[in-house]
Amino acid sequence: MRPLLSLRLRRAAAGALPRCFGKARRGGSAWRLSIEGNIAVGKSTFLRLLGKTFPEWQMATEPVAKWQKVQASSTRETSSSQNFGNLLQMVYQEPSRWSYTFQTYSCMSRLKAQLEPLSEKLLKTPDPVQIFERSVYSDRYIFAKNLFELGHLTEIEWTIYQDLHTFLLQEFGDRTALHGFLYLQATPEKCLERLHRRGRPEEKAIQLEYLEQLHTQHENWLVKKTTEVHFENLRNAPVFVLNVNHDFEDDPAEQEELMRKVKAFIKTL
Ligand SMILES: Nc1ncnc2c1ncn2[C@@H]1O[C@H](COP(=O)(O)OP(=O)(O)OP(=O)(O)O)[C@@H](O)[C@H]1O
Ligand SMILES: Nc1nc(=O)c2ncn([C@H]3C[C@H](O)[C@@H](CO)O3)c2[nH]1
Repeated sequence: MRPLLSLRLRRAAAGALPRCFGKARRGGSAWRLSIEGNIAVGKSTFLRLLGKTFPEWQMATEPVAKWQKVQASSTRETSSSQNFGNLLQMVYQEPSRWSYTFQTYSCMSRLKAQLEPLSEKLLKTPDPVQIFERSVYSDRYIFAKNLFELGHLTEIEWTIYQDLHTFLLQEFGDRTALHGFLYLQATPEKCLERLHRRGRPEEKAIQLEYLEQLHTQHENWLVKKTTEVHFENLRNAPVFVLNVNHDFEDDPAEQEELMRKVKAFIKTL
């Protein structure tokens, strides 16, 4: 994959200064960011708030429903009505059996989302921004890595997954590149509290320990930068950390402040 720097330089060559947010539309591209964070930290909630505040932006939610009801992709000849099962439930119930299957499927669904073309509406906006809920990068550097370290992915599965991941991302080049990350950070205890409040049936057995492990993976990748990453653009991508321990759902002033911070971050890209 070409480094993000070259994307910036190409923008600059096309007349848009890299730090100038207002000129991102040149070349038909948008600023592309991913929201990262632990399970139930509030990514979907945050994404909805961004959607309300910036209705012109394009949002891509995590395709959880697809994982809960796996179907064959429809072709002209077949319709995709057959349900092959709830892969999210399967991976939580029998992680050693289903982790490899889950990670290849989640990675593919995230890749598809990151390759979606810009909508007509977004193309008409002066400051186009695309936000993804998690990314092909968290698939590998948070979840798959953690499952390998827990022993749920074998050496051979982890090797094949990484090989496939690197190959796909190199093949698609800049099309999967992101300009930055919004890291929603909260304590694992707060995430567990929100997870219980949400009550997704598949997550019933999740223990604090699992959220602590995922928290450490996020910190190592996005804050301490000790996780070994394999893409130049990723190494250089800016990370904006937002502390969301505070319950902002009923606090308009806090919401406004968070939205202002996101907009300001994008202006620095
Ligand atoms: N800042 C917040 N204050 C209070 N409650 C919140 C906050 N953010 C999210 N919640 C609540 O926490 C629960 C989980 O939030 P949400 O579904 O947005 O998490 P998520 O990060 O998208 O989860 P997942 O990792 O499973 O995709 C929901 O019930 C939501 O209403
Ligand atoms: N094993 C595994 N690998 C992933 O890449 C991954 N991405 C998300 N999830 C789980 C977290 C929430 O329960 C639920 C919704 O985020 O799906 C994952 N689980």
